[in-house]
Amino acid sequence: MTSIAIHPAVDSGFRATDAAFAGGTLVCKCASNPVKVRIKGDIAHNHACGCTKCWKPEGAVFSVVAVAPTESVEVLENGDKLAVVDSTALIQRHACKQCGVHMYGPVEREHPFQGLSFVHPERFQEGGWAKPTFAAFVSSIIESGFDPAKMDAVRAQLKASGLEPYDCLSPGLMDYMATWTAKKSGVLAA
Ligand SMILES: N[C@@H](CCC(=O)N[C@@H](CS)C(=O)NCC(=O)O)C(=O)O
Ligand SMILES: [Zn+2]
Ligand SMILES: [Zn+2]
Repeated sequence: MTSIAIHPAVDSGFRATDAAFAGGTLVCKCASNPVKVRIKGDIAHNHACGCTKCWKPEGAVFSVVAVAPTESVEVLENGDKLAVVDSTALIQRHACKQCGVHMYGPVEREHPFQGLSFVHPERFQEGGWAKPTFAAFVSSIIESGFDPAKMDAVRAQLKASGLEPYDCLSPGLMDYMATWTAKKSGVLAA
């Protein structure tokens, strides 16, 4: 069976992660004057995402994306090359206008993820970041043109790589969002 190009960080097998990882510098793909963004602290909820909106490296079917507190994000260099991809989206993805890499995506509006920024850990110049632990928005890869007849194969490959496939977020994150909504509406005590 021909294997599917999930994502280089997944397909190459995970490097050992470093429990002491405390952030680093994300660097875009530009050979000159790259955008550099510092993340002051660890990332969380690293996962593969199949949605059409998250940035993927060339040839990959999935992105790998995690979150960090927005207050821990600092643009260090060449921030003038950044532009927001879609200002109407929940995640304000700041992309390098030259190479296209999404450097950070803060959630600013009222939402369970408010105060978090989405980042692509593969762009860290340092190693040691936590490996992805699940695959989200798997069915969404069809929206990018992936062959629907190969969905069983892609889900099997994700599982074999240790990534449980979900068609939205993981149950833990879905429960977290629903709890936030229930507390906001008052049906659960805050
Ligand atoms: N099926 C849609 C799903 C998009 C989607 O909901 N993506 C999730 C995961 S990144 C999300 O939270 N999006 C918020 C946003 O893009 O601002 C697609 O592939 O475009
Ligand atoms: Zn760039
Ligand atoms: Zn996504």
